Amino acid sequence: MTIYLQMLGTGDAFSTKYYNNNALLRDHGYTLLIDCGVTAPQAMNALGKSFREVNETLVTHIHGDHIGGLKELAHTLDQEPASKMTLLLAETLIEPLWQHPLLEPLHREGGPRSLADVFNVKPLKPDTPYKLSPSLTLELIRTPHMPGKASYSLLLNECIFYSADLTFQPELLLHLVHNRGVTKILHDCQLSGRGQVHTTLRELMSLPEEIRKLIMLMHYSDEKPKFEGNTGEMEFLEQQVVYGLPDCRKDA
Ligand SMILES: O=c1ccn([C@@H]2O[C@@H]3COP(=O)(O)O[C@H]3[C@H]2O)c(=O)[nH]1
Ligand SMILES: [Zn+2]
Ligand SMILES: [Zn+2]
Repeated sequence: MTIYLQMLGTGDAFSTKYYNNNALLRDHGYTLLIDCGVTAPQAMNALGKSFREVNETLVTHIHGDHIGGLKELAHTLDQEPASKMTLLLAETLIEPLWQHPLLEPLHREGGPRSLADVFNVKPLKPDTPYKLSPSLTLELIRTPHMPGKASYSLLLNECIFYSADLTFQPELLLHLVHNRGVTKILHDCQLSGRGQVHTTLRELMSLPEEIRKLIMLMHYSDEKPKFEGNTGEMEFLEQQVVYGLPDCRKDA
């Protein structure tokens, strides 16, 4: 069964043209929001959507362009009694998320004392598949981004790799394709400059053709138009466009 991906945004943290790199994944009546950055409320609005349509929200790591919209999301749902959003995230992210300054407005006097008071928190273990809906499974893979900061990329339906922001990991990509059956790679991409915390286009271009042709680029800067046609086999993912993704689970 096909699942559907719609990026709310495909921009990096500093983009003024593209919303934050957050996504909606749909399987029939179920909708997963992958990351909820500062621009997520505005991006949902641009699509004529409401957070009420989202069943669960997953957080890959604690940066403003991935979590900065959670306060507004919680606030939207707060209007309706007994409708806490389910938050899926690695156990290691729970406390850092609650302590993040962007969530501080939720720490009201006499108000919630933990993330679990605001969200229905579901801790996920890395390297463990979870079935989220009839045609959607998800596994967290811890990947390097910034030193000392836990960050988790996603393996969807056993064959789609969705990168959280990560530094260049050629061995991981080869392993995923050769040993885990990955057939599509949605990868963050820093178009120019040195990649200190992200993977650069130059690095992705150095991968073998068999890997490059599986890659679609996301989390890019406003310079993107200049790079169109100069990314080899790798296409840019476009925000707001709906993409059908394969379901290659063995039991699908
Ligand atoms: O000059 C700089 C470089 C980076 N940063 C932060 O580092 C983060 C790296 O991951 P990200 O792309 O999700 O978001 C970025 C920003 O939050 C910054 O604030 N100023
Ligand atoms: Zn980011
Ligand atoms: Zn980041």
